[in-house]
Amino acid sequence: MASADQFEAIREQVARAVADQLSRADIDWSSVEQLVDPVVCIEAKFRDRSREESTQTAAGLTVTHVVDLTGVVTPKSGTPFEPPEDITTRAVDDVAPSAGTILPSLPRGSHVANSDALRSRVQPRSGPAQESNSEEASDAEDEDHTNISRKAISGLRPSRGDVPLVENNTQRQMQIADGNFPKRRKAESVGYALKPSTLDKLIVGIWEQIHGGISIDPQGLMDQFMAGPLLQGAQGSQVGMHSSGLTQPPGASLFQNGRPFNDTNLFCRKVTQASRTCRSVEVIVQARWVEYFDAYVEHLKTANPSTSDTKHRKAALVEACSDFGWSDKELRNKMAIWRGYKEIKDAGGWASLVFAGMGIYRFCKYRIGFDKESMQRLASLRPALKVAADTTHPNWRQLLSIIGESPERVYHGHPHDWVVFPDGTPPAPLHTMYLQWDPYFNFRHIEECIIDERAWGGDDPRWSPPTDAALTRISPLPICATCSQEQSDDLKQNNCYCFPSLFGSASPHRSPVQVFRTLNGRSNGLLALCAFERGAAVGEFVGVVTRGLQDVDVMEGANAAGSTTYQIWQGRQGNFTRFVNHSCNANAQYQRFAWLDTQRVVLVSKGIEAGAEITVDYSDKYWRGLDKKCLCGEKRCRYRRDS
Ligand SMILES: C[S@@+](CC[C@H](N)C(=O)[O-])C[C@H]1O[C@@H](n2cnc3c(N)ncnc32)[C@H](O)[C@@H]1O
Repeated sequence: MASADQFEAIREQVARAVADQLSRADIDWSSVEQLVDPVVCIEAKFRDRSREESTQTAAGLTVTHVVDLTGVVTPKSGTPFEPPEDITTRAVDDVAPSAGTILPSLPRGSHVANSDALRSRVQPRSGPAQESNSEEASDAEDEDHTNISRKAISGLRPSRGDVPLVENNTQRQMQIADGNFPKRRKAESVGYALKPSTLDKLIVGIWEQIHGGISIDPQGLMDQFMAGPLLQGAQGSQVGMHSSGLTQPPGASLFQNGRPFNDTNLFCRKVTQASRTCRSVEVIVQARWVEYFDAYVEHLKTANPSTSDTKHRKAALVEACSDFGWSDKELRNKMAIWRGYKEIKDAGGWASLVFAGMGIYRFCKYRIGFDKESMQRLASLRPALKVAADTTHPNWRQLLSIIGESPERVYHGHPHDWVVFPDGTPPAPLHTMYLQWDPYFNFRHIEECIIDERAWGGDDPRWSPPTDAALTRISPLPICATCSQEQSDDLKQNNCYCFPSLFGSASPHRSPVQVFRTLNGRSNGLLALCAFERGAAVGEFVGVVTRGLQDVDVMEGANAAGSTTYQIWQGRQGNFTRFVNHSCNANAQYQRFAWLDTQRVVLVSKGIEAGAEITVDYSDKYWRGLDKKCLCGEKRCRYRRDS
């Protein structure tokens, strides 16, 4: 007769297998579209067929598995369903990249994978609750996480209406189709080839956490508990909060100067951040504990080699149970999950654990997609994760002190000062990759265009004076030419959300992209770490706004009125858009967009999957002026120039 533990293990495994199969199966769920909140409930009973007369199920051996189909049956519109393809890359010699960037002139004038929606539960018919509070909380948070992963990166959304496209009218510029986006095509994964397995969802979650608003800062955690009262009332008295937390909201009159509300926001934010940091500490300690457990078993073996391994493990478990104050079953259950944390750490490094977010508990509980291939993909991302974590969250490694790991940062500077390699080779400093063509090469990362004062004095040539119609309007605010809403840098007044990740809303997060080394001779390129919905901005094309440059790659532009032409040069200063390569089947394009009467150029997604290289079509004119072969690898490549 199997023991209760063995029954438990079987229950878990069957539930995992069901969830795994459902996430992989190609099921047409459209026939259940009429259900408002569709779930599929699968029950497995274990019986003894030799005793058919008995309809009794073996005690405790029932697995109930509830799968939420909401996101599967009613996918978000505009989200691509196609899984990314694998792309085989050709090894050819590296091509020297252009000194700057060749870009167009301005005219003068969801993947929703079925597995996303799986919210599985193993429901034992009896027995105590098994999760600690924090892990139960993780379950709840994980449902949030599951929902979040159905969307693209937060803050990214399709633009409203038809934003005018940058057109081509000079030599060496990109091809931009007239009208709106061309028909959606299957996205390609050239970089890390993330597939829609559940572990890949975890990986995308890690990138989202790194590039999102969280702050993993041990100092902030300490400050939170040492600082004492955080809120002072409008009249200097304490309002809404004791040193130990928030009390009932104060009366409406106390909100008059706005402070209590803002202070409460900050307080709540700090506690949320602190709690998130605690969760990271929890998982890294638990992963490290598993290592200690294994080492202790090894020690017992060495000390007493004649005793069986099973007995050594049992002895270690008994000791641990007594120290934790848990039953053998509780500890085994937790250990199974914590072992998952350790496996993720072994593959993706400590950064992958720290930034995995609350959802990691569920991933490790059901281990969906924990196959060798997925783990290898995570392992190949390890250096890239380190670069992103070190450069975006300089203090994150201090958390590792608690487990005796070095708190020293490995990668300093700007995230795009490093070039990562999809095969896991250690990252290289960006400038070193260009020294062979330019021994003095350096590149400064800037967030906004810089106006070349020698060329323009104090004026911004991208600006157009308001039209007569604008001057007679009641509202003093500029109106967006795309959505006809008022634009303002004052977030309370702004109503234009065409590109909210760039203009008019509070989204200071870095775009989840990384400079990577292409494997087929195009030097460096730009990788999407998360999906970008069709129509979402990846970033603004920024560089030095100048004029009169020749024989270097520039974006030529004109203000909306067409009265002034200028060039944007990214040769020495710019942002990640400088590394966008050409493809004859591009997944992004440049669009003109006027913000506060100033012309901007925005790199806009045509539907980019996580793990795909971001590309634009440089245009016929660009290739006509260039003595190079196109290495985009597309079947219908127009500039392969095989002869
Ligand atoms: C804007 S830069 C792009 C970033 C560049 N790959 C780098 O590493 O700096 C443009 C240059 O990249 C290279 N390039 C971009 N797309 C290419 C393609 N499809 N085939 C061959 N070379 C390409 C060419 O050298 C081109 O002049």
